[in-house]
Amino acid sequence: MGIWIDISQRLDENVAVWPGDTPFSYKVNWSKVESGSVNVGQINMSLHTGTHIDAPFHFDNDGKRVIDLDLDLYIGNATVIHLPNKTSIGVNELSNLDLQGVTRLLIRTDAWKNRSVFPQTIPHIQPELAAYLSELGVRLIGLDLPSVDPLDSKELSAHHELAGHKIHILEGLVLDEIGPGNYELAALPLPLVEADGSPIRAVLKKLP
Ligand SMILES: N[C@@H](CC(=O)c1ccccc1NC=O)C(=O)O
Ligand SMILES: [Zn+2]
Ligand SMILES: [Zn+2]
Repeated sequence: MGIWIDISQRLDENVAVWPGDTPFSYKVNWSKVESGSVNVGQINMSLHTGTHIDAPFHFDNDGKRVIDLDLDLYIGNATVIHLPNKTSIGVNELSNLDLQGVTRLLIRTDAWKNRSVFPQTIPHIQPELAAYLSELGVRLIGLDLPSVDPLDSKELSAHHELAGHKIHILEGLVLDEIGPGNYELAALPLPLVEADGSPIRAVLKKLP
């Protein structure tokens, strides 16, 4: 029997945030002394911090919110592939891999080395990859990066093309120790009704 491997970033004040975005904070807002019985904490964070999902509303005002997302996307078999040293990821980079029937595809790029600092540049997903992945049956793509688009992109072409092909997005995974292969994935968003994204606790278990 396999064990669950945590592929989530830890959430504390060292977690990197998008430049200019809300820093992560946790505090005991009502202490045991004050309340007489319990510590009651409070967190303040951007929903695009650490390991998280994007809801389509993040980049489309008419897009689905977190509560509308199908939970099936985030639990089930996933395939991990390793694509280090790429400037971008497109059909060419995947053409020698057999991905037929893969529903959830996790890409380990190793490009975000120091996770307490936001990266300067990242390999991005070429928008054309969306159509190719959807033909294969992919419904969820996950990366060890803070975005699927170039960090300075305002158009967010990869986000839009993926959404247009019904492929959902998981960002900020920690795949440093994960070899290529087939796994069971659980990475559920919180039941945030209006939100554009959600932190997740993502875990993998190797399939035999
Ligand atoms: N699209 C990014 C997030 C993003 O663009 C962003 C996140 C927080 C604060 C500002 C952002 N973009 C600003 O141009 C993502 O994929 O999560
Ligand atoms: Zn995001
Ligand atoms: Zn995103």
